[in-house]
Amino acid sequence: MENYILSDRFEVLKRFKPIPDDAHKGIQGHALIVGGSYGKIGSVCLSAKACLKSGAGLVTVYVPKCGYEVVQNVVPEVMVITDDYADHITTVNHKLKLQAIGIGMGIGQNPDTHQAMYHFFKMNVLPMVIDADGLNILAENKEWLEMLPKKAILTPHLKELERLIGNWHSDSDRMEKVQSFSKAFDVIVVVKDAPTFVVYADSVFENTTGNQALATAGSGDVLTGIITGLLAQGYTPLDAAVLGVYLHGLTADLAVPEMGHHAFIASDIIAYLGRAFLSLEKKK
Ligand SMILES: NC(=O)C1=CN([C@@H]2O[C@H](COP(=O)(O)OP(=O)(O)OC[C@H]3O[C@@H](n4cnc5c(N)ncnc54)[C@H](O)[C@@H]3O)[C@@H](O)[C@H]2O)[C@@H](O)CC1
Ligand SMILES: Nc1ncnc2c1ncn2[C@@H]1O[C@H](COP(=O)(O)OP(=O)(O)O)[C@@H](O)[C@H]1O
Ligand SMILES: [Mg+2]
Repeated sequence: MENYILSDRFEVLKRFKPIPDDAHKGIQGHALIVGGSYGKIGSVCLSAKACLKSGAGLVTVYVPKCGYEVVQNVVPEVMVITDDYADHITTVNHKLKLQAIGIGMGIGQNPDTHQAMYHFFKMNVLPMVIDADGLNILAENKEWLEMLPKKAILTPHLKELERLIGNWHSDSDRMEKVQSFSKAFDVIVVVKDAPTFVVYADSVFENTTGNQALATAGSGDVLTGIITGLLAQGYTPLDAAVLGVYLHGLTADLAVPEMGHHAFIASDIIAYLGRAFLSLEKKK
């Protein structure tokens, strides 16, 4: 492999930036989290909270109307914009000045949502993370991949990856296919597995944190929020992906000695984010 890098503490510290003393929310970046549909508003709450807890200054959430009160109640720190429709997203309409967007978790597969995603991909040049049903919609409409901004970050689990690139017959075949896909569309692919790989063209970063406690609903939604929060703060897409994946896994490594594998849930990833960031700031 041309450029294989192990994402360990040393590698991640080269990319990590502490928040400066004179920071204010206006320079910590404004992120938009777009997703949710009836019954899956929780995915957006998890992403939005993780985005804030990763240091973003402002977070706005775009959800169908049914999500309004849920999000306001669960995450009072975020602002909420709603679609005209009650149970799914039909347009992504806003006038915000943003630094990053995370899109797709819980968004569903309604044909109206497909159209909303088409227009979104056509118009947007901001740094973005695309996850879950956002990826499934792209997989159903592969010609839309051409419209993605350079270095958009795609975060598929293995099933979503298969929908995007087809199946593979070995790990090395999978990696070759992911690298070709990354080069063809100039995107960063976070292959979510155990371990997770961040792939950009010839560069492959193998993550060194995380464990089976992360095998729990919403774990990926939280990762999307973390990476979006880092993007909003001005990290390059590749640094945001590498650092985000490392911190996400680190939360589980820090939590397991205290709570074991079974009881750890996606909200605990968010709860342990502070300790994960702190451990990077400590001199070792
Ligand atoms: N609280 C919520 O609102 C939640 C909403 N979610 C949303 O629900 C929607 C459906 O997502 P799902 O991921 O469940 O559905 P998918 O159909 O994309 O994935 C589920 C399938 O993929 C397989 N799979 C997952 N990870 C795999 C891996 N590493 N290796 C091999 N196979 C793997 C599973 O076994 C299962 O068959 C998404 O929009 C997602 O964001 C989920 O994130 C769960 C929590
Ligand atoms: N056994 C495991 N070891 C390490 N990481 C894991 C393990 N199982 C799951 N994960 C991580 O948890 C996350 C699951 O993401 P995803 O399947 O999208 O969850 P969801 O859609 O429910 O939010 C990924 O980051 C994946 O790498
Ligand atoms: Mg997911």
